[in-house]
Amino acid sequence: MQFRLSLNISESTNPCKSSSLWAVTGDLSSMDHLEHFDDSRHPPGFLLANARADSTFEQIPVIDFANATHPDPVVRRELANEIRDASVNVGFFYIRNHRIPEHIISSGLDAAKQFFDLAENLKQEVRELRLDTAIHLLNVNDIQLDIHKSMNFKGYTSLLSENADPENIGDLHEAFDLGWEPEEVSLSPTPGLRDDGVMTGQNVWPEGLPGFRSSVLAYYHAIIRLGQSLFPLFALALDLPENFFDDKTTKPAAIMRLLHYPPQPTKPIDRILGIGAHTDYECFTILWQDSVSALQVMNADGKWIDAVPIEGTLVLNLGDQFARWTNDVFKSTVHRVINKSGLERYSIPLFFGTDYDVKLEPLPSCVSEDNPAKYEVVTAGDYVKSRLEATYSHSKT
Ligand SMILES: O=C(O)CCC(=O)C(=O)O
Ligand SMILES: [Fe+2]
Repeated sequence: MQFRLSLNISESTNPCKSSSLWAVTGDLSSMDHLEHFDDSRHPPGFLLANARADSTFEQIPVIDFANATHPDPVVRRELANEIRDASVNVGFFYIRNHRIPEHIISSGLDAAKQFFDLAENLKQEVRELRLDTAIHLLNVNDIQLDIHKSMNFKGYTSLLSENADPENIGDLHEAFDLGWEPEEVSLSPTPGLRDDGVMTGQNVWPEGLPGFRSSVLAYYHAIIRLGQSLFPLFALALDLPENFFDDKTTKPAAIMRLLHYPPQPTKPIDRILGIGAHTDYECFTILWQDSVSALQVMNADGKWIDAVPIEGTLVLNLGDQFARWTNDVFKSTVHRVINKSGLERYSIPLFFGTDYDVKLEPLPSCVSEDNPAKYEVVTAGDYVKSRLEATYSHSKT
């Protein structure tokens, strides 16, 4: 559908400050054709004034994204306001009407289940060990896909070989991690590896699983497209021009994980959870979770709030890159997984950051004399790499 829509600039409420809105031309399915107009809604310091001090949320909001690419900028801004509220107060929200086709999700999930069945021999070895001592015996991990053998954290992580919370012993999940590569399997591996600085490296793929790579990449790219469409909304939510992140997200710096959580043993073992309490490292995470409720989010009172699965939704949470951009105005909320259901649980998070060479610098609207910059400036790549190294260091042989 072709259209052109212009915005009446006189709706600006603050002539002193130049922020931006956009007029849209072209195809509704894409945000590529946004044109720049001047507009401003909020006075300087607005974001700081709204910084979360003590967020004791009891529920995670559900936000409807049906209007995510609506031609009317006022409608997009309304959605951005909801995103701002959730980002400042909770750090988590559900995405309704995400438009990822069901068959892409289900074939991605089927591929994950097939893969984790393949790794059954390895898991058996880990399971036969006492879980609390298994951590010392992780050299059973001797397979080509082992994430520890990858230069850049791609491949398989067995039970207990990751440890998100340094206070814990290891995490009771297994995972398969991949990063960006073209969706067309015929174009992969890329002719000449994409330069991702310290994070440069190739995916590793299991053999003997026909269709695995294409199903996983189809889901990966569907979520990448969704993630790219969210950056303009986050920019609006931050009172920035809608295209603020465009030149910072030119080559999706996005790691995706297929995750499998076996049930927590009936006799709980101290310091072994599905995934220990942690924050994510990138700008935001888009998570698909199955119907097994196990994800919990911590509010400011230290109370764990269940992120119960809601059919047809994805969960989005902010990560530490956004916390750094916003000097903690958008907080990256602590979360964990405990699978007490007695059932197997599967989930697929995709961690979406800026390009790895982009510096994580606090936005001027989030820094003041009373609220100076809290974090040293680092590039996204150095930051993500150092966090991943810490996560896997305890099981490196
Ligand atoms: O599996 C989940 O629900 C959450 C996973 C998670 O928090 C992570 O991988 O960072
Ligand atoms: Fe997480």
